[in-house]
Amino acid sequence: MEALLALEDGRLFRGRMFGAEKEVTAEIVFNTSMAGYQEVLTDPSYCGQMVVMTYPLIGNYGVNPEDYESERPYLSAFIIKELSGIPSNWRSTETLDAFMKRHDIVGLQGLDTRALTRHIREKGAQRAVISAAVSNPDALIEKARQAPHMEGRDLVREVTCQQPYIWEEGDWDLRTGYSRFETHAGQKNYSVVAMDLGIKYNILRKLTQAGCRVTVVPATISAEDILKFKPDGVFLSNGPGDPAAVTYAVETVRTLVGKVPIFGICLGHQILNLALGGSTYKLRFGHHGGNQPVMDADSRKVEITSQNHGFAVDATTTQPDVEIISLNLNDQTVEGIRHKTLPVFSVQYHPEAAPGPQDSAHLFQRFVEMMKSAQ
Ligand SMILES: NC(=O)CC[C@H](N)C(=O)O
Repeated sequence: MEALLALEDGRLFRGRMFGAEKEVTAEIVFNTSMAGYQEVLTDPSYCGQMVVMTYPLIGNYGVNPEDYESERPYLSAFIIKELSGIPSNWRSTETLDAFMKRHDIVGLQGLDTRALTRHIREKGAQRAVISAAVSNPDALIEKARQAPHMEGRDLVREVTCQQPYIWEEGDWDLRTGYSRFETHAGQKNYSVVAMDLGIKYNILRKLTQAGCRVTVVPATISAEDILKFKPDGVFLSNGPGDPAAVTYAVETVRTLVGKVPIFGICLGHQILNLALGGSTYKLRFGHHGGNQPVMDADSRKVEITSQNHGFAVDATTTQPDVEIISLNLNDQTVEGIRHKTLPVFSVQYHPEAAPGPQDSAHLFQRFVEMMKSAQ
């Protein structure tokens, strides 16, 4: 079906719908990952957004039951140059089109995604509408302008789990598939409570692989209830929306600081920073892709990282007891913080990859070492 993409600044793109065919409104962002579209689709951090993939051919290896990063896609729409007509992979069980229809996610293809990306880079992420009402572009532009801004939106409540659960799946192996949590004689396992702000499964797999026994809990849980699990450490996950709007999680983390070792990723990093008295702000178009260079302030070593965020930690407001431990080499934004005296640290990027480079996978080990020293 022919469809229009209308941006709030008045720019229009014509394409064809696939997946679910209905009208949607959301913030539009672009992702530069060259592979891993299934992981992008199922990353809950994209709730409230439509994603443009810069890689031109998408869907060519289908969708499989193993590469989910959450139980379903939470994003509003997926925009691509060309949908592959001949998906082929030994693990594939359905086409991207069928997957998106099944989950009621709108797809748009056949538009100039390069021009669209350049436009977003220049003008910034903005609100947009996809609709089959192609004869009424002005009304669609107006609709985009009426949509809610990402600033101030708490989307964590839409993606967090309802009940605590235990996670026991580890890394994937070509011959044996996913491993399970195991205890080995002589090896200490650490008990970790993971606050689910929209958690990606691969974070849980990496924690399991590092020897942690993980209990995932809803984002609305109180600090007292977290401490009842007697955790060796608390993990703060990635997630959608504006960190400053998730005030209840900020409060919880503020109470936990100093009582238990803490590690945060992405939204978890931003929330930790807010709990430590800093602030966050919205970037122009954010970082979404697998090629972001991050330099560690101590070693001056650079890692290429996977990222997906629109907000960032404001370096000018970090408190005296908080140290910035890494910076993005493209735009000098904050990539990591730690408390100067307490066992608490976080990163803006994604050491779990899925998709993307795995240069920073060692950070899960750093969290384990932190828990070990705190015993
Ligand atoms: N992946 C994430 O955790 C994203 C964090 C936050 N929603 C942002 O856009 O910055």
